[in-house]
Amino acid sequence: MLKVLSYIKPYRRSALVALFLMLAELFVELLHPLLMAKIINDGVMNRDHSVIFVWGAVMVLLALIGFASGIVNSFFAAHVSQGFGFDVRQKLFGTVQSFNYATYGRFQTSSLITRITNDVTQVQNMIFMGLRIMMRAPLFLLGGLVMALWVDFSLALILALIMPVLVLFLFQMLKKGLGRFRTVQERLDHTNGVLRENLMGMRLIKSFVRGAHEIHRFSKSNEQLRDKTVSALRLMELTIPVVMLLMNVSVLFIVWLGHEHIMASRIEVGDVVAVVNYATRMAGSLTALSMIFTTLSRARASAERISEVLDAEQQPMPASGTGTEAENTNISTGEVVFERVSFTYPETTVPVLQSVSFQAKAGTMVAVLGATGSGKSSMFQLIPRLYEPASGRILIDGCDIRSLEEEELRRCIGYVPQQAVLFSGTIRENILWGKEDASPEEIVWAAKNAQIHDTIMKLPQQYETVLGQKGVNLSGGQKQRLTIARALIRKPKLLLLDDSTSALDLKTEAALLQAIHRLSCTTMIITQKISTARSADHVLLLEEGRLIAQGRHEQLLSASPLYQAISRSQSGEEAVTHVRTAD
Ligand SMILES: Nc1ncnc2c1ncn2[C@@H]1O[C@H](COP(=O)(O)OP(=O)(O)OP(=O)(O)O)[C@@H](O)[C@H]1O
Repeated sequence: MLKVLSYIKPYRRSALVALFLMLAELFVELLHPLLMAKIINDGVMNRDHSVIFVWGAVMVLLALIGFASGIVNSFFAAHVSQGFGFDVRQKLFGTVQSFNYATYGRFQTSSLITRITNDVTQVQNMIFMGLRIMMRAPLFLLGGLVMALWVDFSLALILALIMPVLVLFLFQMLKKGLGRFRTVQERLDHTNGVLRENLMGMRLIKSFVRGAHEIHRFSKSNEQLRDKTVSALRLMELTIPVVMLLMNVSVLFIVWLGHEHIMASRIEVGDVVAVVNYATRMAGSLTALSMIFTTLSRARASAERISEVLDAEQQPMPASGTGTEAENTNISTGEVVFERVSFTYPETTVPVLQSVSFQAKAGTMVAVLGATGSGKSSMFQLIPRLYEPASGRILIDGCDIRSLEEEELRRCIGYVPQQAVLFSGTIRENILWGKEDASPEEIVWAAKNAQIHDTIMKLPQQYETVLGQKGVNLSGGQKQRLTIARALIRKPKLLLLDDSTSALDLKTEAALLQAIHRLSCTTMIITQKISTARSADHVLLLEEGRLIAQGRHEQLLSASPLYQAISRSQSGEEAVTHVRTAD
């Protein structure tokens, strides 16, 4: 909690002003019963109108000061809490951006969204409340008790006895509430997760007519969220009636004892009224305190979840190069060498790649084939260091990638992931995403090479066409080519295409591969198509994480039974027979 609250530092002046104004309000509140006692004892009982008017005017003036202090306090409290929320959200977002893949995998996406939004709001609310009333309630309890004891010790003793019991009770409730509110936030994560999946898969849900199933799934999660929230709030709400009951019994005792004292002329009426007044105001403060404790419980649970993200330990990355080393390293050809690389995903035990060695020579195209789950995408993810190999080395242009500055390494790579990810905005903006300062000519150049320029020009708004969420208004093949254009505009030395041409027809794919060939960057392409492998300079064949064959298409066709089987399944026996005869 303290760590999260340290983000209040830049606003400490405003926070201090808010606290000072809160103290002014408190001071006015504490004086009121005293003034009332004076008016009753000296004014009402003695029928002295001047006392009533003078002290009545003082009471009104103080009330106005309290009122003004309250309003200005709200302004400052809002400034501090909103500023705090803004900064923490920024910090969390930046931290998530800096996560490596392994750390990112530890948090669910929906949970990260809840933490950055709802959890921050909970702490933000607590800060606002803190500066408005959180301090005032306990301070009034203390101040009110001291003042009541000063007015009449024997009457206020009842309050002094009951107060510690109530405060202890409230602390117990705070402790219990913490666990329950943590569960509420976890249920919120889950509901957000279901919602997110549902909205993202809307087309699939409609085409599979799974709407009813999804509504049921959402309402189950929603019900759990409601039940857990109700259970947490019920616990906290139980506190108010208990507090009020005990306080009202105390007030009755004070009234009864006060009556006895008045009859025995040991006390004046005004003093009894003042102690009763302090008692009822303290009851109000205790009610506020139990509400504060609800906010505090919730905020503490949220602050812990925020800290988990801020403190998330990044998986140790083997030494990255310093800036100077990176400057010395000149990645010019994008040649890739894998030397006995093995890899296992963090928090799993089954190796995904086992002792993979190959060379993707500078300026050549290497096709990677293998059954689904054989480790092709995992292999690609090791190159920009999204994950680290368990053993072995990966070299680019002869340099171990661990000795390169991460950004430097990634800047020379054009990575097109399996799933085309587009952002809301125009086509132009999406291509520019690959290189912010690219000129209009460069945009057209990239689009032409990615074989998407003609398609774009046929659209009414051409490059200014606004894409729907995740590019819904484009076909699968168009999306793929747009993501390729985004990678090409960087003029990468090494282009990694993870099954990014799967939705293209053979003619378009051939034109794309030819264009890429002309760019003379090193290209690695994951593909399921033998036709693509045929046009590559080198083919890698993976099976269950092992590189079982490599060479030119013709070599694999004659030497690898698996490659032959893939080829047969795509083009019939003839191709195999043809090569065997030629051999
Ligand atoms: N983030 C992850 N955490 C743990 N295991 C993973 C993760 N991603 C993939 N795997 C596992 O690693 C193995 C290789 O997956 P990978 O995605 O590299 O295969 P692939 O050959 O690219 O498959 P496809 O052609 O279907 O994309 C699979 O068994 C998969 O279950």
